[in-house]
Amino acid sequence: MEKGYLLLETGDRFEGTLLGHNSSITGEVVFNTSMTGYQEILTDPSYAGQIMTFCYPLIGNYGINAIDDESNGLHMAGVVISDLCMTPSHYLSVKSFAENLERAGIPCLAGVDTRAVVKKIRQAGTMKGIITTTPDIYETWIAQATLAPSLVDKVSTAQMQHYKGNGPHVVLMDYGFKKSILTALLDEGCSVTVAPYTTTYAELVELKPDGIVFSNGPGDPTALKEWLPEIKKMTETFPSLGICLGHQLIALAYGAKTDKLHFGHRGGNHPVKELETGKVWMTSQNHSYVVTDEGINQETFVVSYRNVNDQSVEGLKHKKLPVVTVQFHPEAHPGPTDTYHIFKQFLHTIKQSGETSYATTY
Ligand SMILES: NC(=O)CC[C@H](N)C(=O)O
Repeated sequence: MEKGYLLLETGDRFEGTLLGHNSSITGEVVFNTSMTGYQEILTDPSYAGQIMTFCYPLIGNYGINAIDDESNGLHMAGVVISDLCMTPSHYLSVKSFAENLERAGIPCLAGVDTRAVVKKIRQAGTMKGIITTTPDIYETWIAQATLAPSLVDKVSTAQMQHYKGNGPHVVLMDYGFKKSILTALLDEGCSVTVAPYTTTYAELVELKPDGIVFSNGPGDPTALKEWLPEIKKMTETFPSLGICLGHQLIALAYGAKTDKLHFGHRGGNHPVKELETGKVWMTSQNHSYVVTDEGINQETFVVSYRNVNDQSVEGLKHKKLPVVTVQFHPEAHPGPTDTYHIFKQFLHTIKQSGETSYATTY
């Protein structure tokens, strides 16, 4: 273990102990306020390219288990934490947080005053940062540092994957899906085909889906603009559910705009109001970008959910087609499962749409 530093674009420097990897890495510095669920956060592909600052001060105390990974790897650029527990205690734990990062070659800066990092990001907004052992590289780093607008290509499946069930056939368009979305669909009895994000409308039709789920994923949704016409045709033909990046892509496909939030929503207790019922749901969130009100075509979509804290758009419902989208994560993991019924409603919509040809091909 050696001394390491988090340097921010603003010139701020935070010192800690570096574990896992000792060459310098650059990423977009974000923070998550969840008190538990660090394993699910580490393995959520939407964090690809980001440096995650955990707000909750004690990380690693219940170890890493064999069931809670949200994907096959760790995709974030680096991790910043306060108090790292090296001696986890839980009957399901198979390795420690530190071992997990070391195996994945992801740097972890521990012993950092994460409250100070979070305050800085809240004031100045999400920004680039570097985890390094040599803080004097700041000037050269800042002159060269760039971030990829999207890493969907790195986290989407290369091949179709098929999962058999007895219910409707749902295609999960994979922009970096969380395993819990797939699990929710399988638990509802669906046959699921996980499809690469490059799947065209024509290829999708060949799969004879009963419905489509557009997944979460990393980066700026506008980086995928070449796929928007395909996405629009898909949603015009099949019942569709968009989750997080999937929500943003569907909105963009219908001419809406996205903007970047000052410091994003990441955590397990984001209140969201369902406008039709007035109910407030507690949601799990992880996003930087947001669909703006101005670009939404009021004749086509209604805003179905709004964030209670900042009033931002949290969901859309097409006025004529069975297309619903949510900015938050109904699959939870980590965070509350309070909005899981969105999957059940989607299945209900599919069944009602009359397009069903269950247990057809897969
Ligand atoms: N979890 C997600 O799908 C994130 C969507 C998008 N990358 C954002 O940051 O807004």
